[in-house]
Amino acid sequence: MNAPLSHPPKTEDAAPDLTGVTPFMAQYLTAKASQPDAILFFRMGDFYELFFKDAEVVAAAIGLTLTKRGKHLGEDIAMCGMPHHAAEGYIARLIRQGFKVAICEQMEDPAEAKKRGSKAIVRRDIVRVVTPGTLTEDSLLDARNANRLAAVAVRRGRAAVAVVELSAGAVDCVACEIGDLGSTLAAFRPSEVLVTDKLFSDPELKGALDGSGGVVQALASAIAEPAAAGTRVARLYGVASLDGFGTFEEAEVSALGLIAAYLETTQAGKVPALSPPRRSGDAGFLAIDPATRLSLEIDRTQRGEREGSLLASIDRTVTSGGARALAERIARPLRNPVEINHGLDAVEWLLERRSLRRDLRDGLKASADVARAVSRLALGRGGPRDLAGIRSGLTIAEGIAGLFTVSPDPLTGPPARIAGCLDRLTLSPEVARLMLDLAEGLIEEPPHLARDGGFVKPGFRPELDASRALRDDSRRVVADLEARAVAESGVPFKIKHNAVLGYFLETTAKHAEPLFRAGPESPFIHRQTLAAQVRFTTVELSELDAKISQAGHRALAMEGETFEHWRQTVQALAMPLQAVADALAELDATAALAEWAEEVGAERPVVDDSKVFAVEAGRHPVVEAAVKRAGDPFTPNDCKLDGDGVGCARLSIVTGPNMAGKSTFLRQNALLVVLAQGGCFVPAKSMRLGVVDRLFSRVGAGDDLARGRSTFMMEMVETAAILTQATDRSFVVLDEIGRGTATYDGLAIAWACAEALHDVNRARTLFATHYHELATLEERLDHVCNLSMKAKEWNGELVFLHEAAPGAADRSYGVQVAKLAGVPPAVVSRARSVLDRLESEKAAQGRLDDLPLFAVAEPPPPPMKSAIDEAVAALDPDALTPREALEALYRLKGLTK
Ligand SMILES: Nc1ncnc2c1ncn2[C@@H]1O[C@H](COP(=O)(O)OP(=O)(O)OP(=O)(O)O)[C@@H](O)[C@H]1O
Repeated sequence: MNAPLSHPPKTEDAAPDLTGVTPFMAQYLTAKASQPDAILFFRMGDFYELFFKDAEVVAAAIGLTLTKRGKHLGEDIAMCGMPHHAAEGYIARLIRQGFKVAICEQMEDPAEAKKRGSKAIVRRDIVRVVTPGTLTEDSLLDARNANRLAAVAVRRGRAAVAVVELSAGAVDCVACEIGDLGSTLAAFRPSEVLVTDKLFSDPELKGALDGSGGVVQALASAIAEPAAAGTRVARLYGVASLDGFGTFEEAEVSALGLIAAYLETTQAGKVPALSPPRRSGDAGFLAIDPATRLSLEIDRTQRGEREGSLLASIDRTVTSGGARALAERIARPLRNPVEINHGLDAVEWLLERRSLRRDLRDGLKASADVARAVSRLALGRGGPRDLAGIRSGLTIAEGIAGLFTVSPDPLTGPPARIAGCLDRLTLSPEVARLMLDLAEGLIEEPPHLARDGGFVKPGFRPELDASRALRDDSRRVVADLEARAVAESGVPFKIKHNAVLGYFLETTAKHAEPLFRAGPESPFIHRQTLAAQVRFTTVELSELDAKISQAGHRALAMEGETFEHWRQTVQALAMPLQAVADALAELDATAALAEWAEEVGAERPVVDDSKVFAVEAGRHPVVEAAVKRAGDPFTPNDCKLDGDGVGCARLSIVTGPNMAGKSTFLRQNALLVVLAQGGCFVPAKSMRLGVVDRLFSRVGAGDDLARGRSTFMMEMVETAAILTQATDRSFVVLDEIGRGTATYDGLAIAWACAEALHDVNRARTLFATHYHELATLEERLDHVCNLSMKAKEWNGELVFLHEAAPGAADRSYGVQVAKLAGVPPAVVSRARSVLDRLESEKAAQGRLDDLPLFAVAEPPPPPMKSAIDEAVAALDPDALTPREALEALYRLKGLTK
């Protein structure tokens, strides 16, 4: 079955018809009706059971066995299920396929229910709805990727995107123009996007929502009404009004309101620990739309894998938090040169301090994922192991802060960004107390769950030690009792324990015989007879049993209290703890960038307010690594553009044979923009970059049949987006635009696009094409230059030099490339002769450039004057008598014959 990539608005919200159904079925149907679009996991004892359609869908989606259980309204009830301890794995698979899962738990012990009457059923409630954007469990999350829930709202012609990363408590809010929703949303890579049902079906937003990559959920439009939304958000944060967080646009409040409402339902009222919404105008970031992200393979390849992307090739982080911080930097590069330079200062500072960097990275390696541990504990889903993670993070934070105070040159303090991190690493007294408490009270390697106890260190709580001692001593007494019972009775007893009988003495039926004959004076009291075994107790043993179980319960309750106390402390300190986690993540990301820069010989770019783009000996980080792995050298290339057209061209037409490296050259320069504005060093000898506001990359589009658009249509839609959005501060990379249609149509479109980018948008542009005719634009337009990727023929073989040099390519060498690719010799030789023929015909027709199509930009030639024109021009109406005028009219009439 197909994954539900979007969840349309709920159509029926009606209460279920419960006439004539059993109480159990009524309970199920009511729970299901409250979450109709989620798969309901219904807890029954040690199992989760799924019924009806849910069972059928899930059995098909993840291969569970479908069975039947009873009847409902005369029909068999389809059912499937799984043991509760195995559920997480199944939930993970369903979420990955785009489903939502509602967990309905038993809220009381079956014994409690029995007290209400023999027919009473166990109370059950939905405790959580698991959705792609609201995961917090390590087993369901990818450690190195942030998992985000986004919401989109539009009000009064303005749009906003609100984003929450529940597993780390971060909240972002960006107001933007409606046309920029696509790039704003894609920058966050949300797993799930909330919209109102009105926007869900708005064709104008379809591209932005589809391009986000997340599952789209439609919520009722009323939820996004600003007043209701504001109240909900304030409730989520436990504040009276949002004023304390700053001033928000209406669309922002609506978007935040959608998130607040969704968290209320999916977390079943549990309040997550969230930082106040971080507002950032989209003007602060380099806008990269979804098509550009895909084409440049910034954090995912076109196949959707991290491996092979720009991010994977530069990622040298040692913690999962650091990996997420780096991903964010690359996904949302900045636009303000001052801020960008702050980031570069930090990388440079750590690049120059190799031993400090090594110690820092060594220290960080052992750190657990503090951010996610805090968030899980705040939501009541964490366990003692999360507390240990926080303890290790805090201990490491202290150690790392210490490293910087003994930095090799105390005179030059760290740059602002690093100093900011160090400030955040300074623990407040409350946080320091928590760390101490956990160091003293929590064992070294605690269990995952608090349920079974055993994680509080001996000596931490005397009353806990006393209960444990009683429990353990009594267990020793039980062992002694076994020996005594055997000695006194001569029966080979074994003392055993189970949940129903507690402790008992067990022996075989044969050995039990004399005990039955002993009569009422016997100290051994019969409890149970099985096929081969008989079980007894004694007064002493049952007293001991009660004592042990009481002490055990007390110990467990005390550990539970201790855990709850720690959990609440973590919840109350969530903000400062997240600040420590953020600082560790940023230090890791910065050190990793310095490490990578050293490894690959990357240099610091000069980023300023100009419109210059000047790269000397630039390299493509991913292709270089691939080429080098294959044992070949990578050829660095220069590239110079200037938006103002001063000193060099604004637009370069890049030609060259197939396989010569045009796409690599184009993408490499676009990626250098991403890296530089992400505050990273760049693989180049030098780079000067006047900040870019929008980056566009279009590489001969692939089919998007799923969206019902042909290759060419896709390409034109994307090209239209560039032509309407690119500014004189943008950077555009166009590769083989117009190739998906008939030659002349394609050439005409490519030509017109190049002209528009040059004259109207005035964006810095690299324009790769196989239409060599475009090379003539260099002569026609003021700020165009030709570049070509060099290749030469050597003994009849084609050799690619991968070198970008001034000038246009003379030919395409397509036939030679076909030969290299192994096209059969007969076909190659036939292609060569067809090519010769076509080329000679074209030469005879004259240059394509001479076609009227390409003359439109020229001033039109003065029109030829007709005889009528000349006769009319010769007339002087004022000098004519009426009769002469009539004669002139007859003459003119005669000329039209
Ligand atoms: N600068 C370079 N140095 C070394 N090898 C390179 C370089 N640029 C490209 N290559 C190699 O050449 C291959 C082809 O490059 P690319 O896809 O960029 O060519 P192209 O000109 O765009 O080809 P086509 O026109 O057929 O799409 C790359 O996969 C890479 O292996």
